[in-house]
Amino acid sequence: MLIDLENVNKSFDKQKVLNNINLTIDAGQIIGLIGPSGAGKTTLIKTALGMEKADSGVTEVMGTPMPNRKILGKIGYMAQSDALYDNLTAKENLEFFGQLKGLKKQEIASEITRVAGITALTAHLNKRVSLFSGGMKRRLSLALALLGQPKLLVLDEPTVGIDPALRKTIWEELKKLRDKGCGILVTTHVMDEAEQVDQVVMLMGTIIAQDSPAKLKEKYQVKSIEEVFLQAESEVLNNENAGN
Ligand SMILES: Nc1ncnc2c1ncn2[C@@H]1O[C@H](COP(=O)(O)OP(=O)(O)OP(=O)(O)O)[C@@H](O)[C@H]1O
Repeated sequence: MLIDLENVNKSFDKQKVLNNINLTIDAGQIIGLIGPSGAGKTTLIKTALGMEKADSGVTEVMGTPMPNRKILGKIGYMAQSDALYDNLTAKENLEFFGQLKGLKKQEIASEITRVAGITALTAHLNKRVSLFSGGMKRRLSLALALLGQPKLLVLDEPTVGIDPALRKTIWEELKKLRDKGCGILVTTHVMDEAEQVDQVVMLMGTIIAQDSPAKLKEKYQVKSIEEVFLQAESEVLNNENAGN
């Protein structure tokens, strides 16, 4: 098991953000986390990785309770905000990160070629990040997460600000990595992307629905994940209004 969350609860002050979350991520699986803004997606990711401390419950990655620095080094994590060195070039950012990850010099060179290809940054490697557009920064953040071929990828909105054509290439790559045994947890607002995952997890503080896109559509008798989402969301809101 790559990620194991059991009965995880997390509040900020008096606001309960994660309510009894149970979720596992295995090798060879893409899990898509969707939910309205403020649903707790980023908090779930950060809690799973030990960047936020759960109030209660089990948070393990690769069988190890988090936080754990060594395990963090084995994860390809892409945060929602880009953590890049603006004064360095893209290549220098990648080299620095590769060293942090403990990759060998030769390996770093070949990995940079590989991840720059996937994220269409090959022609921009020697450009300073301060000159990058928002979308290019997202792509570089993704390239950093892919460096060293980690067994677990955790990607928080990886395709925001990325053109449709490249978005498609990136999803093809994620599927290839999945087929090679990588486990991927990805958040998205794009329903078309949610159609492509192995399991959709709909979050609204609690997990309100979880299954393959096909099974969810069958269960809700609709044609798209977007409709599943709208129905599941309105059921929750109706229940809340009814005081349940
Ligand atoms: N460090 C924090 N301190 C206080 N409140 C926080 C903190 N981090 C998140 N929250 C609150 O927790 C709730 C969930 O936030 P979170 O970022 O996890 O949502 P999200 O589903 O990722 O949203 P989005 O789709 O907009 O990124 C929000 O109400 C947010 O204001």
